[in-house]
Amino acid sequence: MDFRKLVRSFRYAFYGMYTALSEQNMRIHIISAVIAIAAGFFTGLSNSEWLVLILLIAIVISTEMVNTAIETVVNLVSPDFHPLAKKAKDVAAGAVLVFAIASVIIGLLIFIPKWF
Ligand SMILES: Nc1ncnc2c1ncn2[C@@H]1O[C@H](COP(=O)(O)OP(=O)(O)OP(=O)(O)O)[C@@H](O)[C@H]1O
Repeated sequence: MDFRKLVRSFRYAFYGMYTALSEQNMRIHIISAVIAIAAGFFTGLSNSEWLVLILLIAIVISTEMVNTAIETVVNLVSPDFHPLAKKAKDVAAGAVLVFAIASVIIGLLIFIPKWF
């Protein structure tokens, strides 16, 4: 196993996480995640509820990062308007939205019975 190559791969992956933070949507996801985690601490969640919450946060953030990667490649290969570029960007953004909506619903299903 090439240990130096492995370390380099991790360094690039961490740089990718740092780069993604410059996106406005990513900042919104991070702020939402911090609010959800704080609400979890104040409300008191079971182990399985924490598991679901952390999984949702990780998937939303990962999906947003894949969306950013797709947007970046589309900008590279199609800087001018093209209907296929539009389709790729809109479908990728839609994928994030689907999971974000599902996450809000699941979050409310976890928190609302504890609050009321
Ligand atoms: N090259 C293109 N060809 C066709 N439509 C495009 C193209 N680039 C962007 N669009 C359309 O404009 C919308 C906004 O794209 P834009 O890249 O400005 O913002 P975005 O996709 O929200 O990314 P960012 O987070 O960088 O603002 C896209 O969702 C898509 O509908």
